[in-house]
Amino acid sequence: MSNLVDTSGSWEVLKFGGTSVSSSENYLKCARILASALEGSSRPNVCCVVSAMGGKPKTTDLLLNLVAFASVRDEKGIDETVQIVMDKHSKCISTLSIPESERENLLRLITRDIQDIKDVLKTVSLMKWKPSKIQSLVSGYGEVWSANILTAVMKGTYPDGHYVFRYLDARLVLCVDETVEDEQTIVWEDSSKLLQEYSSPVDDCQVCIIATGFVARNTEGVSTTLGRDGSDYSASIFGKLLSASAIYIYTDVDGVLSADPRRVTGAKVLGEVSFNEAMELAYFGAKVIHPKTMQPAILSNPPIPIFIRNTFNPSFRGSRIFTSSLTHKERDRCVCGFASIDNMAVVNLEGSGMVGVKGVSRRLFGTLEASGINVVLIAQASSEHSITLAISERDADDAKRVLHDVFSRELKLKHISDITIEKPCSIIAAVGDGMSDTTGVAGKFFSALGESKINVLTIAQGCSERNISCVVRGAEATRALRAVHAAFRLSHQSVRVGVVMSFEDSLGCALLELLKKQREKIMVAFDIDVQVIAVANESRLMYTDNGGSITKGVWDGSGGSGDFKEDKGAKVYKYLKSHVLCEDSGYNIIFDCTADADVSLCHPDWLADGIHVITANNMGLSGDKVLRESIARKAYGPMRRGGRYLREVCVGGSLPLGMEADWDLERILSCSDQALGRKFGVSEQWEHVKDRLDEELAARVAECRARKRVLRHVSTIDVGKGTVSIKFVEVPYGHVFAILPPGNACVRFFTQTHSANPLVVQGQSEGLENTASALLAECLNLMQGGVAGGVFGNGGSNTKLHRTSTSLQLGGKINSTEDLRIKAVNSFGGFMF
Ligand SMILES: Nc1ncnc2c1ncn2[C@@H]1O[C@H](COP(=O)(O)OP(=O)(O)O)[C@@H](O)[C@H]1O
Ligand SMILES: N[C@@H](CC(=O)OP(=O)(O)O)C(=O)O
Repeated sequence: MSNLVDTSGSWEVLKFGGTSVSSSENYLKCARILASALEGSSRPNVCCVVSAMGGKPKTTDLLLNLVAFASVRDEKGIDETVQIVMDKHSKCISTLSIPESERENLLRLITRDIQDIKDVLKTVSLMKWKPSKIQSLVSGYGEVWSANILTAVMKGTYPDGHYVFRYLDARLVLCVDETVEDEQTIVWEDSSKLLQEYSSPVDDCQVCIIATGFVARNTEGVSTTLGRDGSDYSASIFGKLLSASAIYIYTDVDGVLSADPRRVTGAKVLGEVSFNEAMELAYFGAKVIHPKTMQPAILSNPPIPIFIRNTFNPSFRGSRIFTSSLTHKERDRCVCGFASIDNMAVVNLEGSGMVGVKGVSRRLFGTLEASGINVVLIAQASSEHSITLAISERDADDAKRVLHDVFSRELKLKHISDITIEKPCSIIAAVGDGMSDTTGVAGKFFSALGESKINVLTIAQGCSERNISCVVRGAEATRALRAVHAAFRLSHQSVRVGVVMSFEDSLGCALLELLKKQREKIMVAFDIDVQVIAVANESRLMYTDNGGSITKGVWDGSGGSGDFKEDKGAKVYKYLKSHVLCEDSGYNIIFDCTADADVSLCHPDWLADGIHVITANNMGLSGDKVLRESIARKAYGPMRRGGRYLREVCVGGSLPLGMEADWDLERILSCSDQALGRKFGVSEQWEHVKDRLDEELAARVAECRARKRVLRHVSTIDVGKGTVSIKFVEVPYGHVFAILPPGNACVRFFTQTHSANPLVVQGQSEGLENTASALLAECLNLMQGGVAGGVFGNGGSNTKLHRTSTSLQLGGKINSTEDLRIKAVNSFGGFMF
């Protein structure tokens, strides 16, 4: 369709949303932007579309509330709301730098309109009913006042003869056909004719129309609106009518962002977005632009680019929404952003009697349509055993009622086992033109949700493959958005960290220093921001609201600065959880740097809340069996949603290796429990057997020495047989286990290619820095999804060895029974040393 108004000179359209016109200063900012558009090099004519005053509360919401109060005859509600509307506008007008007479005119206009509104409300009160036509009429007044205010500001500020400012009530020109229920079509020809009068050129002057957004007239000449947030749509309708060269939507953010910035910190401005991407993002809840806005711009010949810019940062280029191909080829990522629709409900129809039965879908959708219930998302299992729909939460009760009625027979006969409704839910959508040419997008999307322990209720993918969407529980929506956003590397993944210290603080402080030193590097290399939120020992707790790094000096008060404050009310590590835990964060982690049995008692509780526990404290797995079992029950498992329990530091130290084992660790641990207990006298009897064992051990060490051998503690894992043994082994002088330096550990791998001469990995496994870096390695591995499933995730170090080895042996030096005890305890912890 060709463009409609014959205009001499080019046109640009600017739209200021409610966020841009929320105060007198903001109207001035808009006026400056409008003036600089008029002063642009092509000296364009400008059509400026204005929304109602925003801020809290939004004018449009207040006006709709008035109708709602009237329909329940709430006089007090009406009076209070009228007062708020009046105060909001008069406060703004009284501080505008415009002539007094203009100020009076504006106040007179608003007072008169409010009187008209009150008259209309009387009818609503009498009828106790709020017809949609009356809601449209009343809710549109905000735009009328706002456009009048901006016209007054422009006329007052730029009075010279270069410009002609024309206020335009869009209800006089924008004509929509509403004869089909719930459908509006723009009547282009009529609107075009009506607009001529306002767009007509004036010699030597640029024309600036200041028009009301949101409002229009129907074919009967009655006031209507283009729907909530419809001013964007008004702007692009004007753009098409005027054959504008560009449409600029001014709002309070820097452009279209990769996600709602209020929910995903780190959301990025998208420089280029295609019309289709913008439509999908908007449809799935990206409030920055109304989904219909793109339509008139696409239909124009040539298509009109839409720019999203920030009223409060006008020099920033913002986002350009335009035709597709150019944009996504230049972008290196297939997904451009994520959006969500909240307050949804999921309706699920399930039953074996539905399989192959014709007409179920027709009756289902027909019934919902007849009840005016809009279906936003549909998923059907290919077995036809179940159909799942997403609808608005406010329609959920009606849907349940009408569906029970229409399928009452099938329910009685158990052909449909149940019609269930889950609410509140949110739809999470990934959008991007490049998705159709890229494999693995869905895999990455759903793994990210899985990693963040988000239960996906249903899935849908449009045939355009520009969108993958799924439904999650409402409470998990923000966490879901953050998880997928980070997974596609549109922002970094944040991890909230708490650190529990022992009283001497040594390992804890080494970890804090390391986290501070490495934070920037980790961010660059892995897109992970490790934010320390809280640090505690048994008598002190320090925390920060923002997350950052803390030095040893800040922690122990010896010097340095930072955002950390002391939580005076809660001084012990037990309260750490309340600071660390954040439902919306995908990763909440507590590092236990103590060797304290009391701290290990907190592990099950932390795990149950989904906090990942990375522990250098092996008391949890080596001490009381009840505690160990409780940890196993609460930690993440195939059927459990708890946090991961990462304790490799207790067993592998900082050796650069990790293992993935298929064995049932729980079973191994519970078998070895008694055997090892008997053998090494661990647990309660330790003190009783210590002296005897000391003597026995000293004798054995001496015997070995006489035979020119040394005694070593060796754990052997036979991968082929699936067995584990932990015993003393005599090795000759010169054996790799014999010459192990203090604080080192050694692993020998026997594989097919290393059967005679095993592959040997040896190195420092103790020391504060090493242990701290092993703790951090566990964290990074967890964040990158490298943790093996199972009751006790086994991640940590850098290299992963799958089942390449047929057996491996780990040797450790024994100097005293204390060493023995530690090694034995470690054997319990992870069956390695
Ligand atoms: N993907 C997104 N990109 C940019 N903003 C978004 C996105 N999703 C949601 N928003 C929100 O949209 C808001 C702007 O829309 P809105 O409040 O309707 O503005 P206006 O009043 O200017 O029309 C922003 O403040 C932002 O919080
Ligand atoms: N004022 C109307 C129309 C609109 O588009 O407003 P905004 O530009 O502030 O989203 C509304 O609140 O629905």
